[in-house]
Formats: sequence, structure tokens, C-alpha cells
Amino acid sequence: TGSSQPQRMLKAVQKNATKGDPQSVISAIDHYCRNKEWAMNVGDDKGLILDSVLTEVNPSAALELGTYCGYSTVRIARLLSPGSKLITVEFNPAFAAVARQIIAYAGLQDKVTLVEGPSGDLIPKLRERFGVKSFDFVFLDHWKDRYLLDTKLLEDCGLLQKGTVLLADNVICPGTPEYLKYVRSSPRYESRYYKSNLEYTKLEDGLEKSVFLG
Ligand SMILES: Oc1cc(-c2ccc(F)cc2)cc2nccnc12
Ligand SMILES: [Mg+2]
Repeated sequence: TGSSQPQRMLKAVQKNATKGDPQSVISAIDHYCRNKEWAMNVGDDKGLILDSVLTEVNPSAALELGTYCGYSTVRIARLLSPGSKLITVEFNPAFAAVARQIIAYAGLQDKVTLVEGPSGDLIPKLRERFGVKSFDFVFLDHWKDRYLLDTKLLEDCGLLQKGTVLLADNVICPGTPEYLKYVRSSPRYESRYYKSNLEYTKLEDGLEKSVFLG
């Protein structure tokens, strides 16, 4: 029973990053995953696109589906304005346990609520549990066969408002064809593709930004 990859990533953060410095946490993870062990963080290339979309939206209520080790959680939370909040949903308890520690190491725990469980069960409970009226920004980065189901669930729960931005990772690799078809053909979304590459590789991947039109 050795350590897990997420635990090794946490060790790398504790060794190479400065407590309370989100950028150093991001750099430590990117360096580890590029040079030691590949991991499914959104990464530094797609991360720059995430940063720019986030800065443009400047959300007061953000949702992330798929925390993993908290890399994109830290990327998002570090750019939130004072008083804004990020709710992040993770199904895997081992991932969630590491993510909590990485988010805390970055000093961002007051801006982030990490909720453990299946997104399909948790989305309908977000309003009653956390007093969320609706989200301005949603980052989809969990299991690809949940993107469309959870988008429709967010619509049906009234958690999207006119102008809400959905940003989806991995629309090329591993790929989310049904989701892409939906957001690109629905009159309720204005969608565009940001070409990039799969984290820490030269393979193509990209982010799809879809604005909910109400
Ligand atoms: O960014 C990602 C990349 C991959 C992934 C795995 C294996 C490959 F070969 C290529 C890509 C899986 C992911 N699952 C959930 C959320 N994000 C993911
Ligand atoms: Mg991803």
C-alpha cells in the first residue's frame, strides 16, 4: 500500500509551493505533472483560457463539476472577486480529500465549498443547501457522459440565468460529442470552441464556451 498519485501530487505542492500563494500551487502541480506523472488537471495551456474566460465573466456564484485534486478549483478561486463563491462537486472521496488539502494550502478555503457525491444527485440540492439562486459560471470537467445530463439538470433546476457561461473541458479528448451537438445546435446557447491541447501533451483538446440565452 504505497501512496496514490493524488497523494504524490499533494506532497509535491507541500514541498515546492508557498503556503497561501495560489500561483505557486498551480506552478508546482504543472511542473510535477509535466515532468514526473501526467495527471488529468486542466493544465497550464487550457488553464490560460479558463483564466481569461473567468476574468471576463467575473462570476459571483461559480460551479465546478469535477474537482479531482483541486487544480482548476485553485485557478478559478484565485481570480474570484471578494465575496464571490465557488462550489465544486467531486464524486471520488479520495480525490476530494486531497483537493481539500490543496485548496487549503493555497489559502482559498473561504471561497470554496467542496461537495462530495454524484453531480446528478447534488445539483438539485444546491439551492436548498447553499442558498444558491443561480450560477454565473459553470466549469464542466467531470465524466464526459455526465456533461449533457447535468447541463439539462441545471436548466431544469433553474440554476442557469440569461448570460450564464458554461465552459467545458475535454470536448475533443476524451471528447463529448453529444454535449457539443446539443450546445452548438440549441437556440438557447451561443457556443464557441477554444482550440488548445490536452494537458501536458501535444495532442489536440479544447474548451467549449456556451452562453445560456435564457
Ligand atoms: O482533462 C481530462 C483528461 C482525461 C484523459 C484521460 C486519458 C487520456 F488518454 C486523455 C485524457 C480524462 C478526464 N476525465 C475527467 C476530467 N478531465 C479529464
Ligand atoms: Mg479535464
